[in-house]
Amino acid sequence: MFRSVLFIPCGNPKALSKAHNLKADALIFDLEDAVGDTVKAAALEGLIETAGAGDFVTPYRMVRVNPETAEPDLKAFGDLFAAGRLHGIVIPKVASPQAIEDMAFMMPEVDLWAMIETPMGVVRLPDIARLKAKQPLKGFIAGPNDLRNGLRAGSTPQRAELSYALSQIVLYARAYGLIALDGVYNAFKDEDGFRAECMQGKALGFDGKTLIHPAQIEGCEVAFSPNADEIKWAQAVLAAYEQPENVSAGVVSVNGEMIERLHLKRAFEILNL
Ligand SMILES: CC(C)(COP(=O)(O)OP(=O)(O)OC[C@H]1O[C@@H](n2cnc3c(N)ncnc32)[C@H](O)[C@@H]1OP(=O)(O)O)[C@@H](O)C(=O)NCCC(=O)NCCSC(=O)C[C@H](O)C(=O)O
Ligand SMILES: [Mg+2]
Repeated sequence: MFRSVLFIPCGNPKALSKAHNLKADALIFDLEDAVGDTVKAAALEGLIETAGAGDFVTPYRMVRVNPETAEPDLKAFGDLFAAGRLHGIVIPKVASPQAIEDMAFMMPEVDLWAMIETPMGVVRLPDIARLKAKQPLKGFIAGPNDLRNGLRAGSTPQRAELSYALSQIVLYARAYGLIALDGVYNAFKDEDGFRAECMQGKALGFDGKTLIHPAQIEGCEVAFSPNADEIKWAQAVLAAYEQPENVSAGVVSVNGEMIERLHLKRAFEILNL
């Protein structure tokens, strides 16, 4: 389950000190854009110290690397993957399959997550997604800030400027059996705006959302969990097909709506969640 995925800036000791007790579905320790150039070395040390010891409430933990220094950095903390302390590597600004292949060569058998946050990343999605067959590619993460920069786009509440890119990310994730995570919402004090964006992400098909502040975790998990209406719908669909007269029916009517057997799959997914 990847509903709530919180970035923790490794250059911020206070944020790092909270990492063990934060309860999200996943954490991303960030060595990239949240970390200023002058504190990159300290951030690496902070990551090793934090990720290397202590119990975590959050079960799945990744690191977003700097592609330029990934090789020496991974020499310093790569053994934390084999030790089960870390589980995934987030590769920023993926613009070609090569970026994934290079990382898989360096770190075979570690989950890889591709950030799709450049125009070229969106254009190359078909080739990048196809790697799922041969590389440990686990999912895509949208990067709305870099995407807006790259597109020279504005920032609207409904994210019209990103809708093509976001839908492409979900489309290719679904086609190739990958997880799709929506991008961050910067205005971390704007609860209403955040909730609306979570609902939009869910409606687009994302599995969850990346977050920048612990206060966003709870609302995000609520938004990306099935709501009461969805659970009621799923139960009604199951109940309809359990009726003796519907055992071999293709199409049935549930609360005035046409339901086909294909909806059973979605109903099971909702109830599993
Ligand atoms: C956005 C922030 C800079 C806000 O920080 P701050 O003003 O300190 O917030 P608060 O005072 O409300 O914080 C309260 C305490 O909580 C800790 N805190 C805050 N954020 C986090 C966090 N993400 N993880 C853990 N702990 C956190 C603060 O340290 C406070 O502690 P204390 O003082 O002891 O009470 C800040 O939230 C932040 O830096 N967030 C993460 C930013 C980040 O990681 N950015 C990179 C990922 S987003 C991205 O890259 C986008 C993508 O690539 C794209 O292109 O779109
Ligand atoms: Mg980015």
